[in-house]
Order: sequence, then C-alpha cells, then structure tokens
Amino acid sequence: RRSGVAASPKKARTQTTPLQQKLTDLYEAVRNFTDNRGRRLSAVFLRLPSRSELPDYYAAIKRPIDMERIRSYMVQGRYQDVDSLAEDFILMFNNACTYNEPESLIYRDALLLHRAFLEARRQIEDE
Ligand SMILES: CN(C)Cc1ccn2c1[nH]c(=O)c1c(Cl)cccc12
Repeated sequence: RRSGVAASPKKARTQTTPLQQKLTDLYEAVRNFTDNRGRRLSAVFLRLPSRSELPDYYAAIKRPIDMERIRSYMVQGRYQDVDSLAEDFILMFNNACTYNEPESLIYRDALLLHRAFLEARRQIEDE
C-alpha cells in the first residue's frame, strides 16, 4: 500500500468491460507469443531505445511506438475499439520493417508477431 493514502473502506473492484478484455487479450497474445524454441519474440519490442541511443531511428521513423506505450494507451482507455489498437500494433511492426534490414532478426520477428496478432484478432472476433 502507498503510505498516506487513506484506506478506502472497500476496494472498489473496477469492472473490465468486454472491450477492455478483448484489448488485453490481444495485447497479451502478442506479449506472450513464443516460437517453437520458447523464445518470446516481444522482448525487444517492449521498449524503444532512447533518442540519444538511436538518433537515426527517430530521424527515419515519423511515429515511433513500442509496446510499453501501447499498453499505457490501453490502460488509459484510449482505444475505443479493436481497430485502433490494431493500428498501433501495425504501426509498430511497420516501423520495425522500415528501420531494420529485411535479413535482421527483429524484422523477421515483427512479421511473425504481426501474423500472431492477426490470428488472435480473428479468434477474438469469431467468438
Ligand atoms: C535492433 N536495433 C538497432 C533496433 C531496435 C531495437 C529496439 N527496437 C528496434 N527497432 C524497432 O523498430 C523497435 C520497435 Cl518498432 C519497437 C520497440 C523496439 C524497437
């Protein structure tokens, strides 16, 4: 518990809406995707290097985004539907394929995660 915060008599249990559940399921599907060797491909996509670490990235990529930012938008309730979450994931994958060479691991991982996202979305929309 954060010190100094008055204990609320009853912890208000925030109800997740069906949309929030869908968004979380899609985010987790990408976050938890592993290849057949058990490697979690999302690891490198969680956090972009900073502008000082990778200046030419920010010169080349108009709208840099990483999974931490997508997650914070999601928990802030900024995605009003599944398509707007999809847009940001697709933006991220496209950024990875714009900046990195086609032979690079991160380029290939972006394609695999993009496919994993689309499959998860199909399953969720079919429910
Ligand atoms: C391998 N290294 C120099 C590039 C690198 C390193 C990390 N990240 C990248 N490239 C990316 O595009 C990228 C994206 Cl979209 C989201 C999050 C992290 C990324």
